[in-house]
Amino acid sequence: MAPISIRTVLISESVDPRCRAILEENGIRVTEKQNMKKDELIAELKDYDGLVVRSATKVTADVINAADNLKIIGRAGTGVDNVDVDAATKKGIIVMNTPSGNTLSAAELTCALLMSLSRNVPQAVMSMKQGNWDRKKFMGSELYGKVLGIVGLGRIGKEVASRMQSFGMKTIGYDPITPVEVSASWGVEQMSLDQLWPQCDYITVHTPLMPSTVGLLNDETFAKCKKGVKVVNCARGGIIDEAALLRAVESGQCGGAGLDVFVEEPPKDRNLVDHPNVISCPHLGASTKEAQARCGQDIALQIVDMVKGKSLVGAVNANVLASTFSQESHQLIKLGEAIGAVLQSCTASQTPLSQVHVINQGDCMKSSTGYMTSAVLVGLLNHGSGCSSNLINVLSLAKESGIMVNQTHCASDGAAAENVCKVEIVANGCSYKANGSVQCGVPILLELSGSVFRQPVALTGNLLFFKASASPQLLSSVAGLLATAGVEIESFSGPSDRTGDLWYCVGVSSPLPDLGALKSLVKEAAQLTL
Ligand SMILES: NC(=O)C1=CN([C@@H]2O[C@H](COP(=O)(O)OP(=O)(O)OC[C@H]3O[C@@H](n4cnc5c(N)ncnc54)[C@H](O)[C@@H]3O)[C@@H](O)[C@H]2O)C=CC1
Ligand SMILES: O=C(O)C(=O)COP(=O)(O)O
Repeated sequence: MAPISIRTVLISESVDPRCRAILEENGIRVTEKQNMKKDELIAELKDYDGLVVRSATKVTADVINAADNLKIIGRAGTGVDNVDVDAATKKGIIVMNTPSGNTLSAAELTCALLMSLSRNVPQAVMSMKQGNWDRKKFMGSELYGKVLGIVGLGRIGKEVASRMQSFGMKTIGYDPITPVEVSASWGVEQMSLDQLWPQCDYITVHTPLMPSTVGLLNDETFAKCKKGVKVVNCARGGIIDEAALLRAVESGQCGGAGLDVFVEEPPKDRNLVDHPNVISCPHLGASTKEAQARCGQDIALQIVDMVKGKSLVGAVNANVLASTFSQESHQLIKLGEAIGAVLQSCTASQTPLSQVHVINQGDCMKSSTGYMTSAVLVGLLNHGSGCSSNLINVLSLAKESGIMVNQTHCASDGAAAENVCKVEIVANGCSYKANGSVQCGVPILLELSGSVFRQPVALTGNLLFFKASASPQLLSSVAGLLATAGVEIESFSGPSDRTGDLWYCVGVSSPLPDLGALKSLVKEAAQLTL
């Protein structure tokens, strides 16, 4: 993939100073501006290639759509629910996070809340500060021997499990993705949520916030829990339904809650925060020096590595790009884009484009199948159209335009070129094909809609394609017309077959000023610069 140029970055929250320092050491200009309202952020962001946020900046679709220069949104942390990732993807903007930098801190705060719930530590502290000495009121219970249900057995869930096991807790859990044997290897027995709820003395949630996790704990599931169950949410507000939680603590069905996160932050409705059995923090899970140093440093290094074309780490919406950071993939992407551009030029009058099928042939093309399709689409959609799709958004743009996209991989057929990208498109109901490969680092076209070139076309520079039936005068007539227009011929590729209307390609010193001049000599003509 072409290196992404990031010259300016706006940091809109309190991010560790290492982030700014690393970006600046690598020639990126950085501005830090916090607590901006939405309109201010929109106005400010116009000038930046990159934005670095934590959880407070709401990077909504309006913000993204107004940010015409933005190429990357870096999240110094884990959750990206404050970023409209779909809107960013559609706009071709990479969203990147640093998911492991704050794992330990979030896990430790979770454990602190579990321990505080078991011994009423915060309530006892408050009481002491009010001058009291109440040893009865704050009677607690041991964690030893109790059952902890962990919903979400990812990075943080796992760390919470091992820490709480050291207190003698039995850890059970549920996760739709983490395999049962994996969590068993760190001491968590997995089961369905219906089996889990009634067994737990404590429940802690560690999932992302998404439709399937909104309100995981609600009136119905609280009713399935042991009376007096204590719950912790150090993940995202809303995973435990706040209204249901309030009802459960009021009725005693829930014996206490430890909350670090809220649906609205800071929460305007203070009923939960003010309840005596609820202890809470202002989203402090990642607020440690260590976590902030890691996240600030990681996001800056990830951005710098991407700009330098070294690697793409932490992209949440552009995984296909992670495999595009090698010389070989740069060449294949150029090939895909060039084949797409050739097909677009040679079928420009044929609209609408309704189908694209990319067949990657040969062993070396196996790992490139994902991005080759996007590269071909970029060539097809961008060329001569003013559209500026990229590898990140082109699939969704194609889908929006109603183009059916297919990709397959097949083994080499033993022909001279082992690794071939074959593209078939349907435009205006007619089918067109182009096959290409990379030879000595240069993308080449082997075949165009039935014309197998005797000399492959090097897909670079100014190319003039024309379709005509072979005749002894054809080439001299075309050469004469080009000479009259002051255009020099630099290369020539003709079809190996001689029957019927076939495609020819001439590499020229400059585009022909009037393509119409060829009309009397050929059936179709197209030119492009690659
Ligand atoms: N309070 C804070 O300051 C912090 C909060 N977080 C939040 O903690 C949460 C967990 O973070 P990580 O462990 O790093 O994420 P992770 O991606 O490593 O783990 C999440 C796990 O949830 C599982 N999951 C998805 N849907 C599920 C469902 N319906 N039921 C049960 N499990 C489900 C996934 O399979 C995955 O294993 C995230 O929401 C993150 O934003 C993370 C860091 C700091
Ligand atoms: O990383 C996460 O998911 C967090 O919730 C931490 O948020 P923060 O960076 O402290 O605003």
